[in-house]
Amino acid sequence: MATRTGAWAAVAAAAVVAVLSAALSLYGSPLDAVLKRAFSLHNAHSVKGMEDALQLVRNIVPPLTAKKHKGQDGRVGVVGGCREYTGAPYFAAISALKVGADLSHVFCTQEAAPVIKAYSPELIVHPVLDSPDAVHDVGKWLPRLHALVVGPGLGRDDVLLSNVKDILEASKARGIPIVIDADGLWLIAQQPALIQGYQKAVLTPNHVEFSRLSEAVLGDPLDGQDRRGAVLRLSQALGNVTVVQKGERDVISDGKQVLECSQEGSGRRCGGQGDLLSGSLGVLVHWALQAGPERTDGFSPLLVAAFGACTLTRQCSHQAFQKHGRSTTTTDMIAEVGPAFSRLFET
Ligand SMILES: NC(=O)C1=CN([C@@H]2O[C@H](COP(=O)(O)OP(=O)(O)OC[C@H]3O[C@@H](n4cnc5c(N)ncnc54)[C@H](OP(=O)(O)O)[C@@H]3O)[C@@H](O)[C@H]2O)[C@@H](O)CC1
Ligand SMILES: Nc1ncnc2c1ncn2[C@@H]1O[C@H](COP(=O)(O)OP(=O)(O)OP(=O)(O)O)[C@@H](O)[C@H]1O
Ligand SMILES: [Mg+2]
Repeated sequence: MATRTGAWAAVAAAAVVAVLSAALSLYGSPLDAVLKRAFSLHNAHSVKGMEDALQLVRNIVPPLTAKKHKGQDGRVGVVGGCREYTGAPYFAAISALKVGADLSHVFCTQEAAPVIKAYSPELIVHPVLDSPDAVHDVGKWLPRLHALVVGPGLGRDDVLLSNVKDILEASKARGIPIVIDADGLWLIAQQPALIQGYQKAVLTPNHVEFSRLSEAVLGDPLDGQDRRGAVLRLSQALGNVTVVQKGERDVISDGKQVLECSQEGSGRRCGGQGDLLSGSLGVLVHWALQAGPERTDGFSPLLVAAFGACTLTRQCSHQAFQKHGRSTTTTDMIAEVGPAFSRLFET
């Protein structure tokens, strides 16, 4: 990105001043440290780069106007939810809504559905994933969905994974953007060909999921010293599928560029934070693709969407921790999605 900043020259001075005052008032720490934490590029740490990246995210956010109808700002589907895991698909689906999607669907097993419905009246819950007609039952909704998030709380049952494989194929055939997380990544590690070369896919592995994928696709034991290189290589090997490796810093690559997000989060590592990230990313991916490369200054829209979701998740964690400290849970983070989004992207 450092070589592509020409288009931003005109806004840079004012933007840097704005970020300076916002950063100081938000965090109260030295500007340079704040900005370096929040954004860095492969081989480049730049104040301007941070502002450019946040501005690119702001550029993809659709305006709230009276001219739109319900659904236009995003209809997202989450594929996951089984007997053991009902929280994860709920976290992902409600996060998509809180970021700004208009409708959020969950496609889960029969047993999980009433539980997920009971968490929230705002989600549309389909108890279809373990039905004999699962692929047809999900498939009939695909024409109405703008993005799919596959994996949170899916589990590893062979029948479910086989249905999800067919749902992935049907979604790819329709060109639907797909975020793959959690047990969806387990499936991809078994069958990388399922996602090979599909450039509307984003994978969001945690440390363990990344190692598993890396070993399956590259046959490499993970090089913990060179995370950027490892993420770049995995993305390239998968045919430029975007990869977001979550961790102390989040490393994001589309096989061409590498972004790093180290927005200040918190020391709490409670479960579900990755689900918040993947659900948020579902709606941001739709917005980014709809906005197109002109709005993202020629950069991959999925890279910009991923940077947005990582920054937002970590800011939610930071804000929730300021209020709740050690007792912070993902529910507290979800309550911060609105305020965190405003601070980051609606300044
Ligand atoms: N409330 C809910 O419903 C939630 C449900 N969820 C759902 O659970 C399902 C399984 O997902 P998962 O992430 O637990 O995966 P899995 O491969 O079993 O790994 C588990 C083991 O890996 C390790 N480990 C993990 N991270 C590590 C790290 N950074 N660095 C190092 N080690 C690390 C760690 O090993 P240990 O520390 O025990 O040695 C851990 O025990 C999936 O469907 C997901 O969506 C979650 O979304 C949470 C909220
Ligand atoms: N060591 C860390 N320091 C700061 N933030 C972290 C750290 N590890 C992860 N995160 C942040 O927490 C969020 C979730 O990442 P994590 O690796 O916990 O995902 P996950 O294991 O898939 O979560 P989940 O419990 O939802 O499955 C991301 O925004 C990531 O940036
Ligand atoms: Mg996870």
